[in-house]
Amino acid sequence: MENHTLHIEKKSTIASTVIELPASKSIANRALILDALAGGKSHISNLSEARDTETMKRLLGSDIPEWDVLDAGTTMRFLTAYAAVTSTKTLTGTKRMQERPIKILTDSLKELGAGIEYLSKDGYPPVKVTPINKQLTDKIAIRGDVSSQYISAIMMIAASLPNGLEIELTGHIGSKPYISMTLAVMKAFGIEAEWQDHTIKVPHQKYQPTEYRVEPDWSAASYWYSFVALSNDAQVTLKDLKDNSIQGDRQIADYMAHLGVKTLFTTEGAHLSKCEHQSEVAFDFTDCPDMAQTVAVICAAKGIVCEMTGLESLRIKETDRILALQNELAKFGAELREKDNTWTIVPALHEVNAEVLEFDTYHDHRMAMAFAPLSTMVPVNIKDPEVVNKSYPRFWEDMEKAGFKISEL
Ligand SMILES: O=C(O)C1=C[C@@H](OP(=O)(O)O)[C@@H](O)[C@H](O)C1
Ligand SMILES: C=C(OP(=O)(O)O)C(=O)O
Repeated sequence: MENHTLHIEKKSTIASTVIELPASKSIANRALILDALAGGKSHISNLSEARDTETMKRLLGSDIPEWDVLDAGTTMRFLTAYAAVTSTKTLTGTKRMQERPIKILTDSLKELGAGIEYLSKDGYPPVKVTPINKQLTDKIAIRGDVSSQYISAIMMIAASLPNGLEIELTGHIGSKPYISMTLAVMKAFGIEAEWQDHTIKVPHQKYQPTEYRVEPDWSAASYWYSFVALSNDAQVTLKDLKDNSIQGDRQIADYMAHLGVKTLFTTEGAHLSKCEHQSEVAFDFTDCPDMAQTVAVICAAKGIVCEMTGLESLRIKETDRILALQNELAKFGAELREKDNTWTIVPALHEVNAEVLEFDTYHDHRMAMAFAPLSTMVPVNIKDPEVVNKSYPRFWEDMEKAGFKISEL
């Protein structure tokens, strides 16, 4: 449903709250693909309730000729590769998904012997994939600087190719921890692969069904770091969230130590509380691009000058996240200035203060969740709040659990 708006009343303190985070959609979507390649007999527990994961599960379980992934990037990229080793499918998605490039992946699949036919615009979904009949090469080169999802997608199907595959990553490699995550989940499904420098080697192997438990989502955790950072006082426990994680977004805990949030890992999970913050920071988001919006809003609102690098991939995500941030930060006088691949958050000269601030969300769950924590400082309206369903459907309920008063406008 579009054209909804939620109103969140201002609430500056959060009394002791325990939050059960959604499971990681990134891990869940890998586990689902690998389970399908292993014959569908695994037991995956704590499967994410994220729409991206529900979509993956539903499509893998259906034999319809057209798979509509909606707005799920991983689902699009992973299923495109999966179709190349299983059966002919047309992959499509939302209007925005049809603007998110896929050529780097589909070119590699074509090199391997798959049939690729673009049904609208060259290099973009919708795309029809016909399976590899005969493997044409056992070595490919793929660019690492656009999206790691292309690489993860190829890695997961590589063990099912008769000759296995050697993948050479060219150029600068972004989102590296997601590639390591793919290796870790593949290992759980019995696949041994090796990654050294720019080369990933995946020998031909048999996928093994397994018992697999999906970790809570560190990307979702980041919004609770925002609530704590922007509040006057807060005690938040993120249940079962572990220090030792296969998710690169675990990095947020270290960044937040500079932005005013202390993390204590206990047997219950991660306990967040307030601490001192710095007035100027410089962070690289190459390894954790999904954390950029969270950090940008925190710095803009807390008066912290933040130099951000590694944001290049933000332009091809759910929306152009650079532009979306620039538009929305301006609503409280802050700026995201760009110069030579470095972006600087220039906070407003005055404290965040208004009768109400209304934020657009650009079909992007992370815009809604990154800006909602400003309700610790001012009343906030969030347009199209259902965007959160992509990764964190219970986000608004969890805010209510933390004591926020939310109503429909
Ligand atoms: O592999 C994954 O699960 C993901 C990889 C990242 O994308 P890019 O590799 O395109 O940066 C990330 O932004 C996305 O949310 C999830
Ligand atoms: C970029 C994201 O997802 P995807 O690329 O899988 O749509 C995200 O969740 O922030």
